[in-house]
Amino acid sequence: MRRRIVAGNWKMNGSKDLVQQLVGDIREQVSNLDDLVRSGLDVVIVPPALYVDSVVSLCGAELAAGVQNVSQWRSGAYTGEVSSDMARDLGCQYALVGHSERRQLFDETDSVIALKVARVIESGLAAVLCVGETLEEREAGEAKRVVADQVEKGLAMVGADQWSRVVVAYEPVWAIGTGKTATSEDAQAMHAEIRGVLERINAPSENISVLYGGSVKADNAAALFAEPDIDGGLIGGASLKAEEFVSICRAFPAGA
Ligand SMILES: O=C[C@H](O)COP(=O)(O)O
Repeated sequence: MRRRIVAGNWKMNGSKDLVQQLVGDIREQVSNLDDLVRSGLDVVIVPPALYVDSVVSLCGAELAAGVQNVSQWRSGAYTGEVSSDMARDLGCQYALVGHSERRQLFDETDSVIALKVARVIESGLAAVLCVGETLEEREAGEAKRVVADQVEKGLAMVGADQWSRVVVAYEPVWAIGTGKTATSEDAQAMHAEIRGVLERINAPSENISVLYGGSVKADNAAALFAEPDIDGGLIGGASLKAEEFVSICRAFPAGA
């Protein structure tokens, strides 16, 4: 059975005070979701790298932590970079790779992203490969091709025995931080497509969690999570409010 995952990507937001307050509140509220967590829900906090250590120390057994980005190199003279081994050393279990903000603002290419996925897996973390089309690509009827290409190229270096450390997050770029969410039907169609690509590249597609991201909120999460191929969410803005974030965690269909 696939794991369900709700990950809160704080992006470049936060402070020491916010870490204490927000992680404390989320942890307290998530401890009431015992049944969900026991049935295979990972609630993941993904703060800026400077706060990972403090976040991990506050996570307890209820929460996991991740990093927003790692270097494609193992170690060495790469000023300003953070390695996947360091993330692992601090207690992270997840690393985002290829978020659209990294692709667009920091020129990350599919080949760099593939190297990062390989590094993350090698360090023993789960790589959350982020993929998604821009509005222009969607309007040009290119969405499926673009996303399939990103999935295939981003996962090109994953070994046959490493698929348990792969998660894919579909985040249409036009839905990120805009308040526009893909309809649950459109998101489901793309997730099914992604599962098809995973099959084509000989990945155990039925075991790989595929998350949706892009303006997920407490009031639209239930419709998204009710779809058969949507295994959870990568949450941006709404992950900075404990109550809203935990409501999203609660939005899986009962008994699923
Ligand atoms: O990583 C999270 C996504 O970029 C979604 O962000 P958002 O929920 O603020 O739209």
